[in-house]
Amino acid sequence: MSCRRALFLGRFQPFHNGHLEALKWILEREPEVVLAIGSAQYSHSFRNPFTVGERLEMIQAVLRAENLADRVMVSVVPDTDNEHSLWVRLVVSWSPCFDKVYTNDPLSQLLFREEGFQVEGIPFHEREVLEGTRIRKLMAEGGDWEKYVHPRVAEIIKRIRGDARIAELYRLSPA
Ligand SMILES: Nc1ncnc2c1ncn2[C@@H]1O[C@H](COP(=O)(O)OP(=O)(O)OP(=O)(O)O)[C@@H](O)[C@H]1O
Ligand SMILES: NC(=O)c1ccc[n+]([C@@H]2O[C@H](COP(=O)(O)O)[C@@H](O)[C@H]2O)c1
Repeated sequence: MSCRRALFLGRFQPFHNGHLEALKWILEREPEVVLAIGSAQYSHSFRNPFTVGERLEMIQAVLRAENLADRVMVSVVPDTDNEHSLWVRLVVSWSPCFDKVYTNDPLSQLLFREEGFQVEGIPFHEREVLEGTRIRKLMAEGGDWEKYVHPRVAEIIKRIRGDARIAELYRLSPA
């Protein structure tokens, strides 16, 4: 039976304006969305600087500010690394019911299709600037990153000194 809900998957390190545009685009097509925060167990690296709790806080703040909270549920899913056959089952059991998946990650697309899910890509919005890696680099270098995230996200990052954390992590290991 269909639950008429779509999964939007990502690491959201941090949740930026490209993710918000993607979410709004999906909500034009689907009645409800499960936003799944992946790689939940990772933090404090340049690629994954924020904890899952910090990412959850950023996303909830944006959902409330944009009046999207009544149509979006958030779930949290750890990576199983190379145990790919377990991962889709983990996403399913740790998330509210969904029957369609939106992601541009080719491996996630493959894994969900193999399990029988309908999978769709998401059109990129201003990808030349709205890319997590680029925004984290701007933070590491003291550049102007704030305009690429929602004001509520910027507030949280500044409160937790996330930009200073990323600068330090980049200095330790820029990969
Ligand atoms: N500017 C954007 N417009 C539309 N979709 C986007 C944009 N940026 C990311 N996405 C999509 O959102 C999902 C989650 O992305 P993810 O958390 O990996 O962010 P990212 O910007 O690609 O970050 P990173 O550079 O850290 O990998 C992916 O399917 C990704 O393709
Ligand atoms: N076996 C696994 O752990 C596995 C496989 C494919 C994707 N994933 C996760 O799915 C998410 C995909 O989101 P991104 O678009 O941010 O890459 C990431 O968190 C990625 O680690 C995990």
